[in-house]
Amino acid sequence: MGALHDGHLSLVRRSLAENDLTVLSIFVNPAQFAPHEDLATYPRTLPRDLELLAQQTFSLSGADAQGQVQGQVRTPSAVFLPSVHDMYPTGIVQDVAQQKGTFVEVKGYSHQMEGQSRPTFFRGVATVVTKLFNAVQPTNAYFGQKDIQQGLLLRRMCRDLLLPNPAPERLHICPTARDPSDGLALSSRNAYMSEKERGVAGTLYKALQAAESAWTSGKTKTECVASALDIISTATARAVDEGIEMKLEYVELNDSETFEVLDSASKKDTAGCEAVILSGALRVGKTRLIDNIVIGDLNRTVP
Ligand SMILES: Nc1ncnc2c1ncn2[C@@H]1O[C@H](COP(=O)(O)OP(=O)(O)OP(=O)(O)O)[C@@H](O)[C@H]1O
Ligand SMILES: CC(C)(CO)[C@@H](O)C(=O)[O-]
Ligand code: BAL
Repeated sequence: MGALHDGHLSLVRRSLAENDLTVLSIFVNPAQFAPHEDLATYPRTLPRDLELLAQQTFSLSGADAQGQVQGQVRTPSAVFLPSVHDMYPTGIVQDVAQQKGTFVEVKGYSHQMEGQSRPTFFRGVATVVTKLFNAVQPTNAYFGQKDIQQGLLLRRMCRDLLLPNPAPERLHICPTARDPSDGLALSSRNAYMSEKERGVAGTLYKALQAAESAWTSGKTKTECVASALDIISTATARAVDEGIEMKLEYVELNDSETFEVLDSASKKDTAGCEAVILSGALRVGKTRLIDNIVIGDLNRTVP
């Protein structure tokens, strides 16, 4: 959706390294914003985005399997900048009840985790990504782990809709790029934060890391969540003293295949799924931060 940061650029670099042609889209998709969300104020920095993209290069260091010339430099081939009318020829309003036209829903997988906080979000995402995939027909597609449910749900969508491209296993979920100072996941919305708010924004990742180490040391789901909540409540009290509003939406452990919440007594040896998703959403001032840690082998998770 633009306002590019190094998380986005890491996806571009991965694509450049693995493909002859790299196409990316920048489109702030109205359908995935609820009427009360930040569509109007979402950061739009197109000239800078295009400059950053022009700087992304990948040098082939040797002949590859196709015998490509050594020293060849790849850069992004195209940036797709559709208008709202291009993407929604029938028109689009944010109130789902008033919408007309064709929409894609991934039923049974869109109401948990992020979908619980944002009930129409994945409908908007699945719809626009279907259109983007139809327009570009990518062999490989690259998404960020920061939006883990989105990536897994889109893999399932590709499979369910028999999309010719990308094949579900060619929808790659790439590591979350973080600020090295405190591990905050890079996000375009981080720009909303004041300096003071940015100072406490690392709390979410710290809390998830505490829950992760509780889980790997054999604690129950409830104990893991409690260890994250401990960190968040201490940080929240400190933030309030500094005049910063901080409010946890959720921290939870979910099955990576069904997205359902794990039972309270589950432990790493009893969870019954190949990978669990430890995720959370925290509001710092007006900014909604999300993050997650996947524990286990996501590649063994069937879409
Ligand atoms: N920190 C990150 N590391 C890796 N990939 C990321 C990161 N942040 C976003 N992405 C990925 O970049 C793609 C485009 O995401 P999007 O434009 O919504 O960026 P964003 O920074 O996540 O924005 P927002 O603040 O609205 O969540 C998605 O696949 C998303 O998962
Ligand atoms: C997948 C996406 C591009 C759809 O607008 C968006 O949700 C995002 O950038 O994560
Ligand atoms: N990366 C998620 C896009 C959104 O929050 O709308």
